[in-house]
Amino acid sequence: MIKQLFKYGRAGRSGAIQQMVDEWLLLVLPVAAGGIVLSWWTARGLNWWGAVVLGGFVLVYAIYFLTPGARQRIQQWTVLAKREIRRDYLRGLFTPSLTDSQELTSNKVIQRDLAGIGRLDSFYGVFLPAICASGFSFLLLIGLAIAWHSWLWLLPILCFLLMGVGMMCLQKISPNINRQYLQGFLRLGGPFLDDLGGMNTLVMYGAQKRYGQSFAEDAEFFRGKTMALLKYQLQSLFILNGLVFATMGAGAFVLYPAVANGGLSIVQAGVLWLLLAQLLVAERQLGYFFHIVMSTRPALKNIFRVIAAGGEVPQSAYTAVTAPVHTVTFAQAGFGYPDGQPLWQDVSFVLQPGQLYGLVGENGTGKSTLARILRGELAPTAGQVQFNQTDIDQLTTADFLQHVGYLNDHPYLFSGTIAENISLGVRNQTDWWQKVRQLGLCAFVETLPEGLATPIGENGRFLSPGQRQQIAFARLVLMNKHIYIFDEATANIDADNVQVMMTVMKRLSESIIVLCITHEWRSIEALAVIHFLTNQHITTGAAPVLYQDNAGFKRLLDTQKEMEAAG
Ligand SMILES: Nc1ncnc2c1ncn2[C@@H]1O[C@H](COP(=O)(O)OP(=O)(O)OP(=O)(O)O)[C@@H](O)[C@H]1O
Repeated sequence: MIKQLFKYGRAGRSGAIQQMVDEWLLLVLPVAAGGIVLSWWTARGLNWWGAVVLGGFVLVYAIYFLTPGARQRIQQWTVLAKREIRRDYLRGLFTPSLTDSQELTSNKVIQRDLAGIGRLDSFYGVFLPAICASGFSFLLLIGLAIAWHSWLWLLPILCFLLMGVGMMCLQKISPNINRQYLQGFLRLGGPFLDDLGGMNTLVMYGAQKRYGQSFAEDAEFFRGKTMALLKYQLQSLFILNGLVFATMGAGAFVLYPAVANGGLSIVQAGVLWLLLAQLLVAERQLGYFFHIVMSTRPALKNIFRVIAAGGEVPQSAYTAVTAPVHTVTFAQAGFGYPDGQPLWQDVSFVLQPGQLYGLVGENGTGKSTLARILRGELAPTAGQVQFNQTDIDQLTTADFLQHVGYLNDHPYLFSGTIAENISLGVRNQTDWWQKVRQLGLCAFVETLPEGLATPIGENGRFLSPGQRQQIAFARLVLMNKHIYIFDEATANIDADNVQVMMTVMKRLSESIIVLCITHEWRSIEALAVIHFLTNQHITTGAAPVLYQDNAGFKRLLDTQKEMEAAG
């Protein structure tokens, strides 16, 4: 997993590694260079080698502090890597082989995974630099120990092991304390939220006192467990610091005889001891952040499974219709849910590029059900439905995903920026934003101070419903499907946004199949051909003709007009 994380953000990686090395050098150089020079001078007097070492030391400091952006290079790598992981992950979610896997792609899992990507800062920003620092310090210590005194190389190994064992013992205790804390939280939080809605009922039956009592017991349990967790966290810090000091004491204890019997000078012992302190501090930092990295492990495991699936699967291996879909045919098709009346029957029509089609009908007449058939979620119970000349029962989930784009009135947006959300399904395309703008979508983005880089919050909560809808709309259009179904996609948004979206639908319908499901007057106006679903059957015509000839259509439209006029 570390290897996979390391692969990301290649453009910023070498700079970040450079910064890690620089930071380590900044820590050890004063000690190592000072020590080497001092011991040299005490042994052989002032010479130019010492001056070279000191000069090098000054040079590293100068390079580090004078190079512009040198101190942000790890941060830049983190940002790049997180962005790429997120992009590959979200693309992987649209992979045909994953679409049947509820376990990998449910909303909850996606949320956890995205939060996991968000927490990768500690991996790139703290964990890797700490690994780097402790690794280099370890090697330097061993090298100096071997050079100065034969058996002293054992010192860093022993100290490192001592610290490691101590931290492992602490790690062993923590899952139990965390579990108890979570238990307390669930015991209190879940029922509290459930009961809050039913508080009136509780009061009505006089049960609030009993409820209050059990609530107080659960609250006390939770308080106890929270305090135990806090105590543990404070104690672990204390114990970790104690371990560092104790191990340094043990180090001094080992170094003393070497100095006493003349095998090591005081300066050399001092250098070894200070370097040992730096090694232990880096190791302590590793231990402290280890649990954060471990807590993102389940999310990372899922993220890389999704990414791997996204990269490997050739689309053609899963699809029965490889050519673009240019005709959708309903031939005497019918559908009824099990144990129910047929919703509609003997439905025949053809959808082709060139016209903006509408599917209009009263609530509950079965419009969304028809869309579910076109998305492969349901099969017709009578007659035939075909994509080109292929019956849809021959098609696979991958076919439907590849050919059909669907948008309803509650699309899901991910926390992140507008750009990340819109470009979700874009592959190898750099001009996606121009395409969106050419269609006349998302003009509002250009009025935002941060533009495409504006964060939108979970499910786009920082945006208006119309803006959310335009982003979801643009995201779908960029996926280049052959059939688009907009199912009440313009419901609940203001008139300006409706107009923008209807204009785009019209433009799209010139070259691909577009079906707009609606019962709103403001959308119906823009439709060229309407399939009106009423009394289990379809009547087809242009809006003015249907309005004149079909009493049901006239009634529906008049009611809608009145409602829309009343706001
Ligand atoms: N899974 C299901 N099992 C049984 N009946 C269902 C199921 N899903 C929907 N229905 C019923 O089928 C009928 C048609 O539902 P559908 O959602 O297709 O209608 P609609 O025309 O899209 O309605 P609306 O305009 O309100 O969205 C409704 O009476 C609905 O209750």
